[in-house]
Amino acid sequence: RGCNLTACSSKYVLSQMHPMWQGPLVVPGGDRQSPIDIVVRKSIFDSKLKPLVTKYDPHTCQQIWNNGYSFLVEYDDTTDKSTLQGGPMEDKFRLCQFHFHWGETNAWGSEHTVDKKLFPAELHLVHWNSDKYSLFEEAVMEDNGLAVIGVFLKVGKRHEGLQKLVDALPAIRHKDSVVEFNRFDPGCLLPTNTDDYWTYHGSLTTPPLTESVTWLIMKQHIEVSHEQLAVFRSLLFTSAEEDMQKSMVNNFRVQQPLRGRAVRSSFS
Ligand SMILES: CCCCCCc1ccc(S(N)(=O)=O)cc1
Ligand SMILES: [Zn+2]
Repeated sequence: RGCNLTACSSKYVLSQMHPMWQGPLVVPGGDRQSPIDIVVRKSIFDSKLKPLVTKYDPHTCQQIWNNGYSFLVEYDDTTDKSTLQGGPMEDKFRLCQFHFHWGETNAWGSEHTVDKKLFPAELHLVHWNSDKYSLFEEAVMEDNGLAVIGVFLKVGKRHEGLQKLVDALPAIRHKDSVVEFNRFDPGCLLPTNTDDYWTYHGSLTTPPLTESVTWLIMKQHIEVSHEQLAVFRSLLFTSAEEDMQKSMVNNFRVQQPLRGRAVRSSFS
């Protein structure tokens, strides 16, 4: 159980950054698509934005698997054991999974950008509104259904907490491979400062691209080593049966129009 990152296969279109998600450039009626560029000087400080409160129970960690688009760590979301509240949200949200997006080089890979600055990778911690809905699959269709924390990764010192994850990746090299994974605290992947963030109303960045996400983009990044990122790139988009092995890189979507949306900041 737990939710997963599914998506219809989309043509792999080469472009200057080979982003994975060409997909429909504009979703019919889509005026709150993600990701976006965060223009810092246009973001609006909102003093009513509260600090984020995350309570993650490492024992609710279930499995890590390669779904052919990213690798994701899934959590048991049948109870309110690992939750997110505070921030702009009125309700309590349950963690169901986290995953990453990254590039083939350290020059790009993130989905969101800050004043057009690209990061080599971006972590997404996916939560759904358990006060209002009873299943992730239900919440994913509602405009206040999901809350995703985005954390930028920069290349620098090795991230000790991430290493347990990195060590499990060779076992899930191919699409649809799964390995049991327990006792992982996703809190160790958050930056030390989670009080400073930008927030806006957006969408999933992979199909079904539903406009159900309150995005919470951390201002502070985390550091991982070049070697740790290289292991991400050793994953494959393809399953063991396929003869053409394609390395899992550039699994990010192109940036989407802001369409007049406000991006608020919790800090001035
Ligand atoms: C009913 C099945 C829907 C599965 C959609 C799973 C999904 C979760 C998070 C993200 S992301 N990259 O916006 O965090 C994309 C897709
Ligand atoms: Zn994502």
